[in-house]
Amino acid sequence: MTGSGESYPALEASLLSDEAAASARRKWEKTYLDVLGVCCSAEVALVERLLAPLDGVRAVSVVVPSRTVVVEHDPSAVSQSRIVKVLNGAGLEASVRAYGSSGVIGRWPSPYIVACGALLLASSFRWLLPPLQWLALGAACAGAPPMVLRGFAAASRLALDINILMLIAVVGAVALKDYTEAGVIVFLFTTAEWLETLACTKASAGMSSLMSMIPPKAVLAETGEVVNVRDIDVGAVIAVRAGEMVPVDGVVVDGQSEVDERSLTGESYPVPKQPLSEVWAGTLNLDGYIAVRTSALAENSTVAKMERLVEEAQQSKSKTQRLIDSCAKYYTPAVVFLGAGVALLPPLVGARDAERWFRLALVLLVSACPCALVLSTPVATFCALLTAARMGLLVKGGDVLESLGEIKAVAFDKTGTITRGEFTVDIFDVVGHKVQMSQLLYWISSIESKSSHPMAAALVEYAQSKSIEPKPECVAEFRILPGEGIYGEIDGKRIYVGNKRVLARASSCQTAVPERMNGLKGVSIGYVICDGDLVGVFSLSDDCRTGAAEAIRELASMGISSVLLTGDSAEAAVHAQERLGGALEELHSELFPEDKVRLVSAVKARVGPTMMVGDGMNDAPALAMADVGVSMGISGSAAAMETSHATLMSSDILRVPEAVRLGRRARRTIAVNMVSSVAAKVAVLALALAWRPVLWAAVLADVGTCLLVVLNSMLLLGEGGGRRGKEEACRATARSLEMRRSQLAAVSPDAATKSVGKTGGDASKGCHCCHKPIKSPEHSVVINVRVDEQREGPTDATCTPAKNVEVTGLVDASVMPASSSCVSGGGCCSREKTGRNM
Ligand SMILES: Nc1ncnc2c1ncn2[C@@H]1O[C@H](COP(=O)(O)OP(=O)(O)OP(=O)(O)O)[C@@H](O)[C@H]1O
Ligand SMILES: [Mg+2]
Ligand SMILES: [Zn+2]
Repeated sequence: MTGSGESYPALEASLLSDEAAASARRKWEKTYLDVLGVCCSAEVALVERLLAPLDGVRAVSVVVPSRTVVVEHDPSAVSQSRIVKVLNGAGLEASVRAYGSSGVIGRWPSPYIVACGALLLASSFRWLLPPLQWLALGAACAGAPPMVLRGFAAASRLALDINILMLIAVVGAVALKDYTEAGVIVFLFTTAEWLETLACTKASAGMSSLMSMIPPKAVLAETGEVVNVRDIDVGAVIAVRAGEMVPVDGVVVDGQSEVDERSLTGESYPVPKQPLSEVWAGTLNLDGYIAVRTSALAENSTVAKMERLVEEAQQSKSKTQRLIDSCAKYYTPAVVFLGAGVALLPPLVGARDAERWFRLALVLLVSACPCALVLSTPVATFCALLTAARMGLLVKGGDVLESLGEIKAVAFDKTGTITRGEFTVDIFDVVGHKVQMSQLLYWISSIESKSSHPMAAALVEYAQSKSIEPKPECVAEFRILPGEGIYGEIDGKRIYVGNKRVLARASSCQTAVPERMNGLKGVSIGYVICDGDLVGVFSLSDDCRTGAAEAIRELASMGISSVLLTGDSAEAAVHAQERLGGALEELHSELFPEDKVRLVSAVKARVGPTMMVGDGMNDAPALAMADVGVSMGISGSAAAMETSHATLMSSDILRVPEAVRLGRRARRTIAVNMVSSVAAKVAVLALALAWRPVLWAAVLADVGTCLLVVLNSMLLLGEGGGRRGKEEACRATARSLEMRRSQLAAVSPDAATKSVGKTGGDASKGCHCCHKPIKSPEHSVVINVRVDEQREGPTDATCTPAKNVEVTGLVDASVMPASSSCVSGGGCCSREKTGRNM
């Protein structure tokens, strides 16, 4: 603006900059309103049209199923009460939701409904006193005002909504002098709306429990000053006492505690935290004081992103919903014309029973209301999304949810997904006499501390355990070689760390790999090359996650096949398969990121809709390729989280089959909703044609199916965590105990048994709820792997053809990536096959 200032008259320029400054000065706040008058998607546009033009309103979003309107506004320009007033002016029954309250709990019927019901009841005594029949007309009038208000608001923007259709029916009934029917229609309609609102309470409660997790205030550790969380900068240190929620994402800098991360991961067990541990906003600090250095602004915290996703997911319409919407657009006007035709044409051509035709037209009009059909998808989707969020699965939209239910195959990444991604260094050897151990460890740990690969953490830790501190600032150049390893320059040396591909690429002369590195089972072997010479080798091992075998078996029982895609060696893949008891159907190893993409699309073509579960940077393209890409863990790679369609906040892999089951349930619920809402209309029309048109039955069918659709969708809220049987709960306990022990063991080995004993009973004595011994299935495995021996080549380090490992059947040759199947006749060298130029 400053550059073009001269071309504007001075006054205008200053006005403009004032305006810009004003908008920058504005403090945006979000207000959540319960708006009971939002019943169909039809009202969404109305709400937006009412609020958007107000000065100081930045964004409006409407969440139909929970009847929530979220307004982002500047309270100094437009107050909450002003917004409420505007909405109520259109009869939308809005009120501000108090912070942390759960919405519309325990709401009584409105005075309109009560008056309507009482008058209708009194009018039923007209057989005693005939003038009482006029009370039915009074009942219709008493109950109608909210309908009239909303009907007018809709009509003024030329929309035909349910309120208008119902009013036509009421007026029609009055015209036929059938006052009781008019009263009954109003009473049924308003009561059903009220019941629907009550039913939605649970959904709103779930939604606000998701949104009110972050405390509004935080305490600065240094000064003890209480500040608004919105005003906390990145890098500030805040104090979180026992029993308090963590207000912002960050890293612990002082103190020790246990934190319940249930709100994010869906799993309720204490996670130990000490300096350098990450903590997340919305999690509960159970017992101890911690000081946290914030790593994000409050609005960018993980839980805030989660909240935004659920809100957005509501607005991004799913496939089925779009179909319904586009139909409804033609369907409603078509039926209005049809209704007019039915009412007018027969009398015109001389049919005798004009009143019957008029009634039939009214029945047709009322039945034309597609509101149950329109509600069938969004309410079910919303409930399923909420359930998913509560179990720690963040689904980015209704589309994804529907695809989840269609999954036929799941591709798992190995490191960090099937396995824990917590490597331990088993062997670390210096090769040759060029460098000393301490020198080598210093180089490697410095370079690796720039990498986020799970192996890097293990190597850095190993160096630290030998009292060597990494100095990442001394690394001059750093590069990640996807699927191979890393490259870095330190002290003027050019150093490669990685698998045998790196060895093939970087070493100039063939140095013999130490004897003891050959024939190691189930480990990943790494090489260190300094200026073309092999100077170090190491081996790393990683354990399978608890529940991995169970999850894969559960998927199999649902008719879903699982395959493994890994960038790691074939030996490591086979080892994982052994640990899983041969549960995987196919193994593919030594893959580059692009190979994973190709394999996912091949599985898609061969088996059907495919899910990819992964955590690493090398998984991101494959996650995007899959029908549903699921990234694992809050601490997984950011790239994976970005490109995935869903994120599993916890590391509990058993949530994968649970998610598929939820997707299937959601699909079934939507189908039932749609069929029943159409069937009800068909039944009423058939009744009208075959017997006689009963107006109140048509209204009952309409509002009744609306209510039914809502209630049926609500059943999805009970899915997931809540419906676990005792055995399942037991397994979950065992699982969390074991997870906890491994976390503790990482901190201090003897703390592990002590602390687990404190909260859950000693693991060695068995699960505290059923006293059965705890065992993880992976540790008692049946080995059932067929390795294609003929394809195995010679195994010296510089020429190591990959074994083509097949577990069930052979994969189509076109599917196998060239780099991973090195069919050896003996003269094959991995260098020829994989030595790519960067
Ligand atoms: N930072 C690193 N340090 C040492 N070796 C590495 C590093 N990054 C990658 N590698 C080597 O490259 C191989 C392939 O890495 P990549 O990230 O593609 O797969 P991965 O994460 O190990 O396995 P998965 O695909 O199952 O997650 C690893 O198995 C490892 O041998
Ligand atoms: Mg990985
Ligand atoms: Zn309806």
